[in-house]
Amino acid sequence: MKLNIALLAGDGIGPEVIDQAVKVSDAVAAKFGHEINWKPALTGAAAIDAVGEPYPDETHDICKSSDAVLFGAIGHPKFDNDPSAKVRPEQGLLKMRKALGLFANVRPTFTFPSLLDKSPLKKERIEGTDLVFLRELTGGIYFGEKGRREEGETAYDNCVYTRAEVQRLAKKGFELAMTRGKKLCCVDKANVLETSRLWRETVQAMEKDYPEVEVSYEFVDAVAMRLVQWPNSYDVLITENLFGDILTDEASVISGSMGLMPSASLGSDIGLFEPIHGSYPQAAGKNIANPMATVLSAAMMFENFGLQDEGKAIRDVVNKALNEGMVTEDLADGGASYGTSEVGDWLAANI
Ligand SMILES: NC(=O)c1ccc[n+]([C@@H]2O[C@H](COP(=O)([O-])OP(=O)(O)OC[C@H]3O[C@@H](n4cnc5c(N)ncnc54)[C@H](O)[C@@H]3O)[C@@H](O)[C@H]2O)c1
Ligand SMILES: CC(C)[C@H](C(=O)O)[C@@H](O)C(=O)O
Ligand SMILES: [Mg+2]
Repeated sequence: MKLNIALLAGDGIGPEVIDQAVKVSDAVAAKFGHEINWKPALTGAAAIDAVGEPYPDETHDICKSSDAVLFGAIGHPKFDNDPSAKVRPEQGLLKMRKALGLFANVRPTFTFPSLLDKSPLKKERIEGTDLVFLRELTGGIYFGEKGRREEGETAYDNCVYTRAEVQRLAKKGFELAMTRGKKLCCVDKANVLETSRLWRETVQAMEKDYPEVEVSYEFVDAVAMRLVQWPNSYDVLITENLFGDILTDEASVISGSMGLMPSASLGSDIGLFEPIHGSYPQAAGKNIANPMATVLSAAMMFENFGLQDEGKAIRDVVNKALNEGMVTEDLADGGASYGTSEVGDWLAANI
């Protein structure tokens, strides 16, 4: 297969982790007889510095003309520490998600056998965890009207959802549940929020189309607790944009590190594959960031093309690295650790 992949490295550790995902993907392509044409493009603070905006038209054109997008991370402290900045790296990510129609962000959480004993959570609680969040990605409070009034003394962010937006996300959730454990949890705050009541009502109306799926409705605050209390009781969780953002960072504690959490952002057209973590500015340029989240995002990319064996080859080599202690410092637990690029080289060499 010939694949054109837009490569958006971004900021901070983005370029470092992307380099490793490219090495590993190229090794997989060589092994299975594929050809990848990488098409680098600017995004985030790097794009603001270069051309004044975080998701330039040229980058959008490159994404649109590719088969998929592999994304690193964006964000820079000079913007994080300046609330008055009008142009921000994060706007680029949001604009890109909207422009590419990426309404469903698939964020899996699973445990790795060799890391079970290292988790701050008890082994018997997390063992066997295999759940997936479907985070709605192009609506809700992220995209509602926002602003200031009363001479800047009052701020507002509106949360808006349409029934159609909930339906298309929930449909993906039901379909995914049918291929897995046939359990779906709708995470909302329907005891307080009108948008959540629309979510609940919409999902309830869809239940009859999927009689085999056991559906539960849980409030987001309780899920925040149960997620770390009994993570292996969940299968597929669907939720709105902000709740999904927060709960998936929390879920990284179950797997063992933010540096292990991949994701796929999907719509009806091209897919974007990105770690859930950010640009981790404290680690930028130090060769210490864990590249596995980005490498596993590349595995999701291959699988989304229907290339299951290629995806499995990546998952197997990541497991092998974890078993053999070929890990960055976030997973070293005081033991030996390796650099970002050493881990990437090792993964590529062992494909
Ligand atoms: N998708 C994205 O591009 C994305 C996601 C989240 C945050 N951000 C941006 O990133 C910047 C930093 O945000 P933050 O510090 O809240 O979140 P972050 O995800 O960058 O880092 C939070 C913590 O997670 C750990 N971590 C993250 N990535 C890791 C990796 N690859 N290996 C090992 N440990 C890792 C580190 O302990 C780090 O301190 C901000 O500008 C924010 O807006 C971007
Ligand atoms: C950087 C930010 C806009 C982004 C989000 O909130 O979606 C990030 O936290 C993520 O999880 O991808
Ligand atoms: Mg986030």
